[in-house]
Amino acid sequence: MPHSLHDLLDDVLAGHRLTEEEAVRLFSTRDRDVLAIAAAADELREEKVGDRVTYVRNQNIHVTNVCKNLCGFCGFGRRVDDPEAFCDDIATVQEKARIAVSRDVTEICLLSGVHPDYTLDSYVDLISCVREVAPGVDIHTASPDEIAWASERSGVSTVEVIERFREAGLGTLQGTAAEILVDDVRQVICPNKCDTQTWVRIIKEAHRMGIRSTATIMYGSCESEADRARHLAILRDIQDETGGFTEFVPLSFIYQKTPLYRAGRAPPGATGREDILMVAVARLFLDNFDHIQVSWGKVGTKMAEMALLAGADDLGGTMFCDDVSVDAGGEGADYLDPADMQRLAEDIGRTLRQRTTTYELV
Ligand SMILES: C[S@@+](CC[C@H](N)C(=O)[O-])C[C@H]1O[C@@H](n2cnc3c(N)ncnc32)[C@H](O)[C@@H]1O
Ligand SMILES: Nc1c(NC[C@H](O)[C@H](O)[C@H](O)CO)[nH]c(=O)[nH]c1=O
Ligand SMILES: N[C@@H](Cc1ccc(O)cc1)C(=O)O
Ligand code: SF4
Repeated sequence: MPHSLHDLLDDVLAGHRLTEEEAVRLFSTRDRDVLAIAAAADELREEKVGDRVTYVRNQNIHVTNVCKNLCGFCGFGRRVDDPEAFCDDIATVQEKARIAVSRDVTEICLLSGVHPDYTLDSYVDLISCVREVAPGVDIHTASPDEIAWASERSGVSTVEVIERFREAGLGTLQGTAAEILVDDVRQVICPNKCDTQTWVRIIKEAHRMGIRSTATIMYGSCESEADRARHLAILRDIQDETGGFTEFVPLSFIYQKTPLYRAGRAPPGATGREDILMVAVARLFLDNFDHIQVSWGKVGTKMAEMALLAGADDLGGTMFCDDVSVDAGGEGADYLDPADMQRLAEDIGRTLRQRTTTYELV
């Protein structure tokens, strides 16, 4: 190695842009150097965004769990004839949205399976019906994979799909369905989803149209450290070009009730070391992102607090309901009261602030 780890971290703090190879080296750390990486990331976080810990007051609405993709890491998606399958009608979705409004949310996250019967119009109707009862709330929905599906089903371009979604009331796009942006891995964990190139193209189209999105990674299943580094490099390149990502959201694989784990094709999720390194390396590598989120629903609140000391500055949302985590075997993933978030932040000398989806303080 040309550098000691400490020299490398000093270089990053002085503005050196990490290479993919260097990211692999950081992800592979196994001893107390993990803590040095976390400390460097925490320093960078402090320089970049100060001592605020943010969260968004949001609510998930799951419209349907029927899904054509049935990804191996997912415990939520169901076949249409599964006894546990559900598909809400418009009135039910509006009722859920009214409840969200009564909870003073600034964001509604429409988060569902990719129903094989959905067309462009189905998505437009869903977004419009929420818009009707929740004006002023950011409708955060649709991954690039869902845009690709609407486009395929209705024979219009993906740009046109995004435009129709915007007219219907879409605020921001979900940077989900990213999983691991390496096609060999996608072939194993989500073979029915759009490929890497399509995901990248659609995200860039949205950003160029002025629609911002999150950026996610779903890690801890079958990918290698090199795959994680590749994924980060793809996101950093997109951000250089568009500046459209609001934040990076690592999603730690909840494994218990998933087909991949049950078939012995994935380990029981990421370790604590890997959870901390994902946040820390992301903070150090993604020099063009302001915000790194830790998802309390995926890693638990105690681990989330430690991630806030390792480069993260955002706790994600209140959510109120998270069937994706619960159905995969996650515990305590539904709702986190801001008072509990406050306790986490205060415990490490930081200040909790509510934000909107695009990080304006409320
Ligand atoms: C459940 S899907 C819903 C939206 C849409 N169907 C999609 O795939 O983007 C949203 C994201 O949840 C994440 N996810 C699904 N199952 C998970 C699990 N068991 N553990 C962690 N994250 C998971 C994946 O990253 C996925 O892209
Ligand atoms: N909806 C879920 C999220 N969303 C991420 C944040 O809550 C928020 O929507 C985003 O930061 C944009 O403001 N994260 C999860 O881990 N699980 C969800 O179900
Ligand atoms: N859908 C993801 C979480 C998520 C949703 C929207 C986002 O923008 C980012 C992350 C999950 O349940 O695991
Ligand atoms: S992750 Fe999304 S696309 Fe994949 S099975 Fe689950 S709901 Fe469907």
